[in-house]
Amino acid sequence: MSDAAIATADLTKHYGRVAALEGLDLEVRRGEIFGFLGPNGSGKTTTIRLLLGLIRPTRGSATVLGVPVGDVVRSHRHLGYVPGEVALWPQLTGDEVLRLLGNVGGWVDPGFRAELIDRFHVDPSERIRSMSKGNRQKVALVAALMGRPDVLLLDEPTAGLDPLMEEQFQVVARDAAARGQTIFLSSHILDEVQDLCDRVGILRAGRLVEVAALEELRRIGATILEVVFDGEAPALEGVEGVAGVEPMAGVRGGVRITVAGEPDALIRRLAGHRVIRLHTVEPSLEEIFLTYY
Ligand SMILES: Nc1ncnc2c1ncn2[C@@H]1O[C@H](COP(=O)(O)OP(=O)(O)OP(=O)(O)O)[C@@H](O)[C@H]1O
Repeated sequence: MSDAAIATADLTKHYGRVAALEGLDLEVRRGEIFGFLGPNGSGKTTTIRLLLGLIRPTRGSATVLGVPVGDVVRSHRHLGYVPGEVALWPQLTGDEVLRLLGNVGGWVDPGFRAELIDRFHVDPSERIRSMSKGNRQKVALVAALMGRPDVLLLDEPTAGLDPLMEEQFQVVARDAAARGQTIFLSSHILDEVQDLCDRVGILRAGRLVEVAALEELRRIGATILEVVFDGEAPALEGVEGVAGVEPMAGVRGGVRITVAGEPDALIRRLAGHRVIRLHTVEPSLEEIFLTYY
């Protein structure tokens, strides 16, 4: 029996010829916030559905706090879940949904539920049917969090949230982890998880290609800088951390610089020139893969 919050061994799911997930070996520690990153279709949702026991693996196994995920009656005593596509009863109000799910899920701390409703600005009297996508997602988040489950499986939990609510989510997630709860959250946006997660796993076409701690992630995390100089752009190739330089089309003195790791040496070099515009662009996951591999 594993002491990990989540442990998978050779976990694999094939749909016909499509390998949605291939040979996943992963251990998530108790109290950890683990980010599960990958582009669309890389197998994040498949992994979460396997952990929930909603689908059966083609091969391999997984446990939640030592309980095999196929034993759903026992495993779900420890689990909270927010799906990527929230489906709730449209005719019920937020409050009715939370009461119903509270009864199904077991123990709920009413004071904590009220705090969550407040934090996420949920209007409990509104019917689900008339709520926006983001507001429905917030109800699902409150429902998953209110019973303080040992392990939370969150599929792109902040996808529909505005920045303020995303911040609230981060506060609540950190509190939960500090209490010893484990959070497994999927995302296709590096930026969204890098401030929150202790470690991230990077999934590509069904395979885990990297598990990295935050410091390593900074090394992986490429930054793209668009700089416009007053006059000709200086030569920047060879400056420490600079992975690529290309001219910006149609902008005199403009270059697009890809920096892998710390931008310190580049900034020192830039300081010797007159810079009239500077803009940072967050790279996509694909761009990070390209820089890193
Ligand atoms: N029920 C299914 N039948 C057939 N193929 C499926 C099924 N579910 C998922 N797949 C395929 O498995 C692969 C992984 O899908 P999955 O939904 O796990 O990706 P994802 O990383 O969650 O993507 P997204 O970010 O778009 O939600 C995709 O190629 C998808 O088309």
